Amino acid sequence: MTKPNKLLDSLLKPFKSHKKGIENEKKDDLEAIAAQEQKVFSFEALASATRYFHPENKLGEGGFGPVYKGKLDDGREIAVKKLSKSSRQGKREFVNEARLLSRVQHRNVVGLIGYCADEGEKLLIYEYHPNQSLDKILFHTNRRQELDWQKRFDIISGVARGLLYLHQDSHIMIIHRDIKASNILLDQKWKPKIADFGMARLFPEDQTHVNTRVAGTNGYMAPEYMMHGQLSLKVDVFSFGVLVLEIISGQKNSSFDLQADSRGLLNWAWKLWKNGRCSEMVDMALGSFKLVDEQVKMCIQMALLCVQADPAQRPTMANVSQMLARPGTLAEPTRPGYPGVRYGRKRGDRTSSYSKSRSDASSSGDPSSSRTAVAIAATTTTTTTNPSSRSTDVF
Ligand SMILES: Nc1ncnc2c1ncn2[C@@H]1O[C@H](COP(=O)(O)OP(=O)(O)OP(=O)(O)O)[C@@H](O)[C@H]1O
Repeated sequence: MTKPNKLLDSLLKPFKSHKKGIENEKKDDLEAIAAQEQKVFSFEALASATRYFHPENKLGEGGFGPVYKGKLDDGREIAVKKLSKSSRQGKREFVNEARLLSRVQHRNVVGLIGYCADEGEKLLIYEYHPNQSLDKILFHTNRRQELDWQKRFDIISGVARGLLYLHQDSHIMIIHRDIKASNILLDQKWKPKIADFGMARLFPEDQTHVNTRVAGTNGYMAPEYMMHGQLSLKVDVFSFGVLVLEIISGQKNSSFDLQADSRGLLNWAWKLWKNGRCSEMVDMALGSFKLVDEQVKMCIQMALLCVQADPAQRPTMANVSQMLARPGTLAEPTRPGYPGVRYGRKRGDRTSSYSKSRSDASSSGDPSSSRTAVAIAATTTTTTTNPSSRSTDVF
């Protein structure tokens, strides 16, 4: 086992020349993380668990580097994320992921088993989820049939619950910032787990939004965030709306080309919904399954509300959870937002019909909540990305 102090030192190395206050806070966090000694693994233990990072054990590769399947001596199956030396996401995100994941626990959030910062290597160890990530099934012609409507609906509901927890129910308020199909893992019972917290942010509770450097994935980023770096909980709500439309249609927003003139999946979905042709949106792979028409329609309408151009018109995740649990009459969505879109708001119309009519404070940062408020240092550099790449960010 690696000594906690050694782990801490090597995790903190990339930060040493940066802002002191933030560093101390990070250090405290990491000390707390490292204090849970059972979470610290030696490189040798992980090498042996993954058959020395055998190519056959490789599950895939993301922005951090390769991910390997492994088995610990106690029989637990694990996924090991190995920070590659040339990682485009970098060490900060690695530590960010370790910090945040070690502070949250929910059945719809991936569990972090431990980490390793040994022999110059940095690795994160997660619970292994045999169905891997949603994108591998949803966008795979030969596999999407495995997802019947009930499974898709359960995945939508599970992700909503996980996000509600991050936004409102955990003791810290977290914006994930990168909700997308490849960051939703599926366990053996197809229960979804939100993963990849490298870009997540703790959110100051007394603010509606902060301005920050943009980091996310094209096709999922809310327009106000992508264009102006305005980060709020509603940024996750927008990405969730995109994800729901993808789950229903089996179409990937970033490469949507069904109709060249339709300005993407969101606009296509909105046009079909407006013209009462929702059924045309549903993934053909669902053809042979029994559909619950009203439920599908409700999910499309809810998703369209989530992707409204004006963040104030989007529901909160608490609203979304209510819609999923007890569907009633939903508001009428207007044309969805996309980068470059302008939205008008009537005088005095600062809040959505949801936050006016229902008791949910999370759209405004829930200042009355007793959870820990943690300030973040925001930077203002803006970058955009190609469909698969992302930019890194600094706390
Ligand atoms: N806990 C896990 N259980 C099973 N498979 C996993 C687990 N974590 C990651 N994977 C698989 O490993 C692959 C790489 O995951 P990773 O999170 O590093 O990247 P990504 O989300 O695909 O891309 P990016 O980092 O650019 O967002 C994914 O395809 C995923 O299916």
